[in-house]
Parts: sequence; structure tokens; C-alpha cells
Amino acid sequence: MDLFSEQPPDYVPLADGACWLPGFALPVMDELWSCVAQHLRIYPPQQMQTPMGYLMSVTTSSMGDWGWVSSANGYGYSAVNPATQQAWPPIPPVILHLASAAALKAGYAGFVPDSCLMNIYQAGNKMGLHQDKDEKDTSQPIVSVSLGIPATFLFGGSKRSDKTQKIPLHHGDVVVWGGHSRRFYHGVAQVKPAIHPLTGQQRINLTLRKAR
Ligand SMILES: O=C(O)CCC(=O)C(=O)O
Ligand SMILES: [Fe+2]
Repeated sequence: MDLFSEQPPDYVPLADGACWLPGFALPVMDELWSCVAQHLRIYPPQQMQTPMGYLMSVTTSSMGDWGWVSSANGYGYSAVNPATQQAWPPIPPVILHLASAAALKAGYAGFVPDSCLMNIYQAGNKMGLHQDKDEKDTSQPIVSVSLGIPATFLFGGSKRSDKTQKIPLHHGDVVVWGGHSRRFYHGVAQVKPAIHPLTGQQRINLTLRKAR
């Protein structure tokens, strides 16, 4: 990071194939937030169970052809919402365009996600270090958009034991990883209590991927 520049950076490289785009979603935030808030009213997020029988810390909901789900029977992508057996709603154009534009800025042209997972974090929630590896086409990156209260994103390497970078993510920040770092371990440290004018006491993360 350049400590002496007048503008805060809008592109921070994290690893080969990965970058942090502070504030990248802010120019479309009004429309983005209205889509997310409306979605969460109609498709309330649920706490999924892991195949090991634990409850995930976050609650989740999805948009797109494929939603990421987990239950005692396993986890992966599902074309239907397990709570209703109905297809997920489409990803709104503002979110598709944001994801493609962020991917392009990170060096991935032509990214068209078919899955948007929403993770809702309350204070005290976290996400353990994991790899995203349920997607077929690993040439496609992952685009992660943060809304609401801040959180520390942990970005490691190809081994679970690799040292993690601690990225302070704020409302409107985007992280993209793919290529060499597509399978890098990542997670979210326990979220501290805070209030955000749009989301209240929550952090909402949108993870955009090409599942199939
Ligand atoms: O909430 C985040 O920033 C990360 C979410 C994530 O890694 C996932 O959904 O796989
Ligand atoms: Fe992940």
C-alpha cells in the first residue's frame, strides 16, 4: 500500500490472481442494496447444517441458477431452495454487472456468474478457513462483495497451515480471487458488534461464482 498517495487505493493485490478492490461496489450501492434487501425479505436466510451435524455460524440465501446449500446429507449446489423446493430467483442485472466489472478489473474477462450466495453475519459469527471447491470450472474466479458492518477477511494460501493476510473489509469492498489463487484457503474472523446505517447490526456478503 502506498502510504503517501492522496487517494486511498482502489486496487490492492493480495496474491497471484487475487486482489482487493476497496469501495468498488459503492457507485451502484443504492440499487444493489434495494435488490439485496428485497431478496432477504422474500427469501429469509436460513442457518444450514453441515454434513458433520454442526450448524453453520452464518445464515444464507441464494440467487441464480444454482444456490449453495448444506445439510446432513452433504453440501454443494442445488437448483432449488431446500426450504420451499422452488427455484432460486435470478441474479439481478446490477449484481451481474458488478461481478463482471470487478472480475474484469482483476484481470478476468467474460465472468458471468450463475450463483450468488448471500452469507449474513451477526456479531460473533465467523467462517472458518476453507477452500471453494464445489465449482466445476476453476478457470472462473470468485467475486465477493461486502455490505454492512466491517469484518476481517482471512486470505491464506494453498495449504490450510499457510499464513493468512488479514484484510479489513468494509461496506462496498470487493475481493476477487482466481487463477493461481482460485483454491486458496480463506475465511472470516469473528465479527465484532457494530451498526451500519443500511444493514443494522449485520454484515452481508455476496459470493458470486460460476457453479456449472
Ligand atoms: O463472507 C465472506 O467474506 C466469505 C464467504 C465465503 O468464503 C464463502 O461463502 O465461501
Ligand atoms: Fe469461501
